[in-house]
Amino acid sequence: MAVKMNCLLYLSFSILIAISFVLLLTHYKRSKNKSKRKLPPGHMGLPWIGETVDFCKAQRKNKLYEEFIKTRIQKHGQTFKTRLMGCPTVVVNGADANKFFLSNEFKLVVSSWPSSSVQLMGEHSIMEKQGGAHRCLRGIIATSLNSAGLEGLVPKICKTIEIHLENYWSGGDKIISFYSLTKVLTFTIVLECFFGIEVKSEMFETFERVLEGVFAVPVNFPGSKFSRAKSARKEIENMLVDIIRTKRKEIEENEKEKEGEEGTLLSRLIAALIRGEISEVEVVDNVVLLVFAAHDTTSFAISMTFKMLAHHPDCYSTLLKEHNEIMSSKRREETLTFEDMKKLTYTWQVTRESMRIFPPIFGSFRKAIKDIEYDGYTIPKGWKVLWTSYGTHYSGEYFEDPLNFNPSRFEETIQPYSYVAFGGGPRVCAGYQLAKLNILIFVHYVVTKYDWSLVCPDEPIIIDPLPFPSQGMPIRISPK
Ligand code: HEM
Repeated sequence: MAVKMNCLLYLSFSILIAISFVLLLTHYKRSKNKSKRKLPPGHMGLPWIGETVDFCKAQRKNKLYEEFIKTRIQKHGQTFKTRLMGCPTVVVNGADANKFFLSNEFKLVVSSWPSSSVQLMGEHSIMEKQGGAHRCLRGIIATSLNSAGLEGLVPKICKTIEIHLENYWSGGDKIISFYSLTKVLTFTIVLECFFGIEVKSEMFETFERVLEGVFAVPVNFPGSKFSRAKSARKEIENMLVDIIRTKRKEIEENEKEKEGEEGTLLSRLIAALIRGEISEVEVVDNVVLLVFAAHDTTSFAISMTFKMLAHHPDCYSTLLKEHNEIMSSKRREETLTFEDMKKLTYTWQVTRESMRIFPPIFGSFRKAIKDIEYDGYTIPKGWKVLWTSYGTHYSGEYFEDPLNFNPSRFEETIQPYSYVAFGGGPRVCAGYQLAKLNILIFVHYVVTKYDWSLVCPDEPIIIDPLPFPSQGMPIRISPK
């Protein structure tokens, strides 16, 4: 009996020693690996807050490149570390970095939005999806923007713009707030033309209230920006659920629409809902997300196109010629077609160049899902990665004389991943074609029907956190 007890004790003791040895070895290996890994250079700043204040200050003045990124690139190189909003972050710059991080979405990194954005856009929106669910939603959006979809969108967008101009631009010579009105227009285009949802009064303001909280501190106390945004989101949710259920009934009674091969993006989403591919809450979240993704970005791109045209009269004359040629090939009252859009190459170069200098989205955050070896450094799992368009758009390595406005530079082939106004990789902008149509058609209407000039040519641009002209870009207009 005593011998048996001794044996058991001996066995337990040996197992304990073995486990301790394995644990020690693992710990040693880990700390050895940790000490071997080389973090990018840079300063983490103050505890928790890091360099957030410098980042936000520079961002607000629209000097993120000059005052935050460029100075650190000069000190540390293209890849540097910092701490932003409590998170250790690596800022990466250059076409190779854009390609590496944007194309490795889902494999090495995943997109990483602040908690307030996720709560307000909805955790079932495309920006939170990965793998098959992400592909499914992108597929539905893509079929709405195939060539048949785009052809059908042109007359709808023309009609909406005509109504908009009649409502807000008519009445002879006057001053209007260009950016603020263009926001209303792009909002109407995405909801009415793309989704097929009629815009009712107050809808714009309610969506705007949601957007105001998208980057706010996610504290839900009464009166805070975030709580106001949350209650606006609830109103939108209720309204959308009603619309979706009514539309669902209609579709279920119409076999063609049930296939999801016809109609607007909303009918395609609901057809997918009926087929059981997505849920009702996914339809709601994606309507909210797409409206958010579409209207601020497009209206800012349009505004900067006009700002740059005002500052470069020679470019304006070339652009005007392109539009007059289209006009002269048409009978009175004949509207634009999808074929006409293909002729507006210079106009699109002007817009691309304006977005190179004033990107509507300056970049976005990713989160490392494993330790990443990049540029001779290790980016530890869990750290954030910030890619920015400034790192290439403002670099002489990719764009000669980068601060000079020169739309013709887009006649040449541009190095992949150096022009990233629409992002790249699996999360490249899903609404690129809609944005392009919206911009080209609106420019056509304005330049062929109005004489216009900027009231404040040097109006500053503020980024908070999306860019906008600080005074709403007032312009003086008179009908031609
Ligand atoms: C000039 C206008 C626009 C610009 C500059 C722009 C820019 C961008 C950029 C840079 C991204 C990538 C973000 C990232 O990598 O994290 C993106 C994604 C996205 N954009 Fe746009 N966008 C514009 C208009 C639109 C429009 C009109 C729509 C929809 C109708 C739209 C829908 C989306 C969606 C759904 C995504 C996320 C795609 C995904 O996660 O797979 N965008 N956009």
